[in-house]
Amino acid sequence: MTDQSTRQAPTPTSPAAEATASGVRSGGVSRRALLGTAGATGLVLGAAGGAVGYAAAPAPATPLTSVGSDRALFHVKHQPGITEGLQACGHLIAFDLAAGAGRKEAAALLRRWSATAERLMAGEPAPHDDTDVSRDAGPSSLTVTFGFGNSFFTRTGLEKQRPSALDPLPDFSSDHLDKARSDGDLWVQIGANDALVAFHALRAIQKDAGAAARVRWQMNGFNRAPGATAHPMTARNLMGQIDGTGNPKPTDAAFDKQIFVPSSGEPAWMANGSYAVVRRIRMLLDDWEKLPVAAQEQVIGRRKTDGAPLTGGHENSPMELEKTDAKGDYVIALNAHARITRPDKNGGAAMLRRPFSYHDGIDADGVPDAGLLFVCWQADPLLGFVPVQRKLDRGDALSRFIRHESSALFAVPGGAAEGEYVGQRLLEG
Ligand SMILES: C=CC1=C(C)c2cc3[nH]c(cc4nc(cc5[nH]c(cc1n2)c(C)c5CCC(=O)O)C(CCC(=O)O)=C4C)c(C)c3C=C
Ligand SMILES: [Fe+2]
Repeated sequence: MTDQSTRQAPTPTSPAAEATASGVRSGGVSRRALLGTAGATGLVLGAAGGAVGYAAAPAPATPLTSVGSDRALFHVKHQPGITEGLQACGHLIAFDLAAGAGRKEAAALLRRWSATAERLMAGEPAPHDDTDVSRDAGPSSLTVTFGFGNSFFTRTGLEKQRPSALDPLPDFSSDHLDKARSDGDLWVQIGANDALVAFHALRAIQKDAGAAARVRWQMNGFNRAPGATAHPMTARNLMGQIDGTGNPKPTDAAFDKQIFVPSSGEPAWMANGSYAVVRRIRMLLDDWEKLPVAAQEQVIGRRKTDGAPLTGGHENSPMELEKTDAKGDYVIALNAHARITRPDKNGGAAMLRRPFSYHDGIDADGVPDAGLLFVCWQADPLLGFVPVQRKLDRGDALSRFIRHESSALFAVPGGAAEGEYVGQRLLEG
């Protein structure tokens, strides 16, 4: 199984807690981290009215749980929020620059946002008017990631800096896109393993926008909480499938080339950056759940219980694509989702999928508005998402059970160096 958790064993007393290759620091000792959590101390108060309560976080230096203390670093080569494991809570927000706001206002905004992200990711309060919402918690693996949409470059007069990779995605026949919830000048992805920490960051980012930008759309998502399973495993989505098995691994020789713009790449301000395709994909769960499990497994080509290919073995066993059954039919159907999305069936097209599930309530007709906030990362969308989605459009067994409702593409620059803000090389270059 693939470990999709950002958790690492905490080292609560080490002031110089280790920074890992992925930029996740374990057991960091920010002011908040030293405060401890109620969960860690297990202080149970009297149960007024039968409800069990917990004391506020104690003042002494009680170590946080590892969930609270785990910390992703802000000043890293690639922005945080791309290669880290899935977080339990996520907010995706797109902003449009306000009328009259241009390059100067955008630069000031990215400077404010970067300062806020750096502090919150370290478990510190926001630079201004902190709301106290995450006061008792540590960083909880918070990541804040910033991106630029195609329209940003027109709004700021930076057309010459617009990468061709940001050209609008082609139309797909299966699209049912809501334009109001698509695209955007600026994009912020927030993820954390604690819902209050994630919300706290969302409010701080929104307030920082001030008069410079207004929210165009916002989506909220979730994944399983760290520690919910007996051992780390690949996530499940709301269809119940193990989802993420085929993802490229950071240890793969081609990983960096597939996911990140090289240091010497073009345009220069995108060095070490990546492109994020964001699709809100509704799952038609009433239809899906009517299918017997065997038929659900045919749709994907993998077993539901453990994600193993239908040709046998375990989750990471190779798919035997040529294997047939007694009737001579392929065991993994020709239109099975996991067959047709493979890089070797798409000219090597690869992407890193890092989604959140979403549930936005029940529609008036009783149908759940739930599915996947599909976020995938690649060095070039024309060599990642686009060819695979074109293929899916032509005949994916899963397409009967999903509907793409919104779409966006963002250029996500490399991480900011110490003393720099995200996008500075674009805005001041
Ligand atoms: C265009 C890209 C893709 C979209 C859109 C997409 C939607 C989507 N997928 C699932 C569930 C699963 N997908 C799985 C594998 C898989 N999917 C894509 C691409 C898109 N999926 C790729 C590249 C792969 C990996 C292929 C490989 O290299 O083997 C799987 C199998 C397990 C896994 O490898 O993750 C599942 C399950 C849903 C539910 C969905 C839309 C809602
Ligand atoms: Fe998929």
